[in-house]
Amino acid sequence: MATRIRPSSKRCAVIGGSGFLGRHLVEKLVDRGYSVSVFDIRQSYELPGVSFHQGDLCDKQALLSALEDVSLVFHCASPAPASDDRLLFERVNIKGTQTVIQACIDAGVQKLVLTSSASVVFEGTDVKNGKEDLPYAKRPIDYYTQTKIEQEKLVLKACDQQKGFLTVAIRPHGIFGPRDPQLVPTLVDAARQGKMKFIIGDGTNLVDFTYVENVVHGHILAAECLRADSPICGKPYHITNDEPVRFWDFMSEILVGLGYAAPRFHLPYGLVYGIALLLWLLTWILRPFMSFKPTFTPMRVALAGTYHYYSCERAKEHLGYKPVVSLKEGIKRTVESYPQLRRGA
Ligand SMILES: NC(=O)C1=CN([C@@H]2O[C@H](COP(=O)(O)OP(=O)(O)OC[C@H]3O[C@@H](n4cnc5c(N)ncnc54)[C@H](OP(=O)(O)O)[C@@H]3O)[C@@H](O)[C@H]2O)C=CC1
Ligand SMILES: CC(C)=CCC[C@@H](C)[C@H]1CC[C@H]2C3=C(CC[C@]12C)[C@@]1(C)CCC(=O)C[C@@H]1CC3
Repeated sequence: MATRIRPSSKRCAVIGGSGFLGRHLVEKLVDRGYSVSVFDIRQSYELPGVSFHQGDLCDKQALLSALEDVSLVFHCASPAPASDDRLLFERVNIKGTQTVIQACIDAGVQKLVLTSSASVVFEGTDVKNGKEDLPYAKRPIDYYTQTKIEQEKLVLKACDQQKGFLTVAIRPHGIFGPRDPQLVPTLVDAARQGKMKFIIGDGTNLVDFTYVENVVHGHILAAECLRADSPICGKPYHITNDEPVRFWDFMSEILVGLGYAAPRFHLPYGLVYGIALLLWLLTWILRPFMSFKPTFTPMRVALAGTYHYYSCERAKEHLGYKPVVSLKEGIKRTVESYPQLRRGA
């Protein structure tokens, strides 16, 4: 009888490996001696030791060719959170994740690490030092979060120690760093349009912003700790910088670092949220006639005006996690990485 060759434990696949987090993860894995298959809908770079497989994760056959001889899979693909395409989120984050799980099982993959989000427990009201045992949001702030909840449930439920298919979910929050297409570019765009003069609320709300290398570190620790007898099987883990910061201080540091003025004038949270909601409704109604994307969506206003920071004690205890880059250093590296976004550039 032919014996099945056990895939090398240093051979892994990163689904979503062309994206912001995915690429940082791939680079670190290569540094650590892994050989990596990237599966993504697009290819954005080339790297020695990395093979690229272009395809849609909803296509199981396409996935299977990228998972050949792979024992460990990271799933960090998702449509951009700023999209309001509900069907796309459902197709990729829910149905696509079911396909990923099935493809992993069919390919004999032993470990699946999902990039979830700490926002799966966030309903637009304060979360202070939230732990992993908080219930999933009953009223998630948007379709993105709604489908991240379903996605996380699917992956954690699929964990089967008897069958040797092990899963874990990492819940990062507010990832930032070089090449991030979202946070800094949106902020600078708003500043260039003169929209960053105001602080929403009293400006004291603490939130987590997590430097991308810390998020990568949490993923790799989780993968390396994931064994049939480990307590981490089928569990979610918050990964943060462990340095909650005032939302508006963080934004101001990035803005000032890039040569823009920090926001100064306060506006009441309820008023801004109400206006954002009205604008959102209006753009929704007028969608067939015009396309207009407001900067201050209700979701962004909720994130800008409430507390949302999370405890990473469980990751420290079970994974031996500790942030490797401080917030101050992360901000410095991020600001330096965007010369093209500096004021006047
Ligand atoms: N950024 C953040 O602050 C946070 C992110 N997360 C999670 O982290 C993960 C990575 O996020 P981030 O790196 O910021 O996102 P990116 O958009 O930069 O990366 C996601 C990648 O997945 C690709 N992708 C999208 N749909 C498919 C598909 N159907 N098949 C294959 N590939 C696909 C994207 O391609 P394309 O760009 O062409 O769509 C992109 O290359 C996501 O799961 C996100 O939910 C969690 C918490 C916070
Ligand atoms: C008020 C304003 C215009 C701020 C600009 C920055 C925002 C674009 C970011 C501030 C908090 C960020 C955030 C996310 C995306 C970018 C921000 C809204 C996520 C929604 C990304 C995906 C997640 O899983 C949760 C994140 C929470 C924080």
